Amino acid sequence: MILEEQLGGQEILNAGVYGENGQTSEGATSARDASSDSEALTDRRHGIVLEGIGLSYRGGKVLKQALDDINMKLEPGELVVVLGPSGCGKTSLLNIIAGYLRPTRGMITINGQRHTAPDSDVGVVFQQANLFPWLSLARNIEFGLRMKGMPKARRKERVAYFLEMMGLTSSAGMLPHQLSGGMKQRAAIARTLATEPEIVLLDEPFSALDALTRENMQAHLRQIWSRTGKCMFFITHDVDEALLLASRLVVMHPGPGRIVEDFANPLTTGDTQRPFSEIRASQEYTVLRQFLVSRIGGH
Ligand SMILES: Nc1ncnc2c1ncn2[C@@H]1O[C@H](COP(=O)(O)OP(=O)(O)OP(=O)(O)O)[C@@H](O)[C@H]1O
Repeated sequence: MILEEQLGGQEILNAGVYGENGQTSEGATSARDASSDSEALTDRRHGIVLEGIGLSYRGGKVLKQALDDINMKLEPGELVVVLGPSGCGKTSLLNIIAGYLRPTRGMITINGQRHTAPDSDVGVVFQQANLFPWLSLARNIEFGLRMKGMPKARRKERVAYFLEMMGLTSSAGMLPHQLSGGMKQRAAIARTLATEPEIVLLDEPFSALDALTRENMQAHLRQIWSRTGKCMFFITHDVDEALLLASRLVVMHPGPGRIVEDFANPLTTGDTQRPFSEIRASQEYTVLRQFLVSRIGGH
């Protein structure tokens, strides 16, 4: 039975599917037809467009193909969650979007400009917060703004704004070692958002946190996302985290890394602030969870 039927005919998969061999995969029904998908994808004027991205790593004389023909468009206001088994190329793809790695094939554009190296259009949040240990929390958030040459008064204003957004105002003067894991990660997200990137890449940002802090951080991230309207590209191994947060779900398979599912998350469509408890209690959650688990495992 295809996923659409499992969910009672609801129109669920409408973000455009760029699956294996360009086909929609079993269970994926795109609301757009193939031609409008490809037109949207080749409109490079807005958003982040990845076209034909391939990557091979060289190990001595051997080339290992890590990514093959990745095509996707990332738009403002999307929270794209990428799932897939270990080694399917999630981090490689993130590193390419960050500009840390040059793809072997294909290209990325951001609002029509070729993107080939790290720049302020792209912010990255890692698993570990990597704050400067000698700087206070506020100074850590301010750091990137100083580097950009922003005048002091504006820096102060912006830091205060993001401290408030993250619920960190009362901890502004503390050093990283005085903060909990969740506070450090909130500071890292604030530091990234403060520089106003077009896209924020998050590589398993909550995987080092305990379960309760992790759930708090998920709720926090969702609020920040809807408040800032940023495009976020979020990697996780956690299917539940993906289902609660994503506006769009992407599944990758290895050998070589490629996208096999790419669809709007029906659990959050129309209500991005739907309570987690309500999402978890819905029948669609169970069905979609099973579907994702089978798609991640079935390669
Ligand atoms: N620097 C490198 N040199 C050679 N091969 C690499 C390198 N980095 C990654 N690879 C290979 O590329 C493939 C994709 O790796 P990548 O880390 O992007 O996958 P991933 O999906 O992020 O994995 P995980 O979920 O375990 O973090 C893997 O087969 C990996 O072994």
